[in-house]
Amino acid sequence: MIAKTNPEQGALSLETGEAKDKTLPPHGYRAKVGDFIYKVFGGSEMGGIMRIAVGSTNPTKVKAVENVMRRIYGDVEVVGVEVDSGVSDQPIGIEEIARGAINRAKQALEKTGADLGVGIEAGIYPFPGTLTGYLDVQVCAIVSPDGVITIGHGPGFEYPPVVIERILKEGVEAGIAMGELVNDPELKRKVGAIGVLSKGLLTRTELNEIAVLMAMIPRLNRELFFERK
Ligand SMILES: O=P(O)(O)OP(=O)(O)OP(=O)(O)OC[C@H]1O[C@@H](n2cnc3c(O)ncnc32)[C@H](O)[C@@H]1O
Ligand SMILES: [Mg+2]
Repeated sequence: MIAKTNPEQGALSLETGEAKDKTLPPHGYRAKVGDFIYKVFGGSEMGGIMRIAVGSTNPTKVKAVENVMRRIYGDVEVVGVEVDSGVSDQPIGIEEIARGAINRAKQALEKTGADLGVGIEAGIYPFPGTLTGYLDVQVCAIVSPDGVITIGHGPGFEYPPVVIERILKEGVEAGIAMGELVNDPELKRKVGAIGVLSKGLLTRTELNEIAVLMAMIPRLNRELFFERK
């Protein structure tokens, strides 16, 4: 789970919430990390705050992007835009999920001319040894105007067998099937299926936050990924 930080305290924190490094001057550190990324991935060339577009209006995705990006870049402007994922409502298989995430990220960027486009797509994919044969995963793709795409995904978890059966036999979306199970059609836009299944220990926003942070890894380590000699 991504530790929550006070945005005022800034940015890319190496803290876990428990082991908070109080020796770092928060603002100085944010400035340092922020400047570094700013130069590399360019917030706005003109100065200004980083503008980030998310290819979804699902609040669990938009909020997750905002929470992570604020910790990395400081002030950010995050907007959710409706896009066509180009994949089915219930993606099955890692390839389809990844395609959806990339499509969403590219369209979000194209539609808005933002500094970064972010796509999050979730779905199930076959996983050996599981009770149902599948894990659910949130995949995040981030695209910058230079065309670079970075990808990461969140933790995997199992849906109850009845949900997997409905997906496979009836083509029902997992989020919808879970919503029906607990009588909340809006479930997937709130704590989500994972909120229910984890007994409130993890929300879908937090799940998405992890995926977003993982997709930022190459961008946080430019010298290791993009400047190899
Ligand atoms: O409006 P969009 O952006 O489409 O949001 P969505 O909730 O429909 O989300 P996706 O299309 O990315 O993915 C749908 C799949 O997400 C998975 N999913 C739904 N609710 C979830 C939850 O609470 N936690 C994790 N995964 C979930 C499940 O596999 C769904 O079929
Ligand atoms: Mg969807």
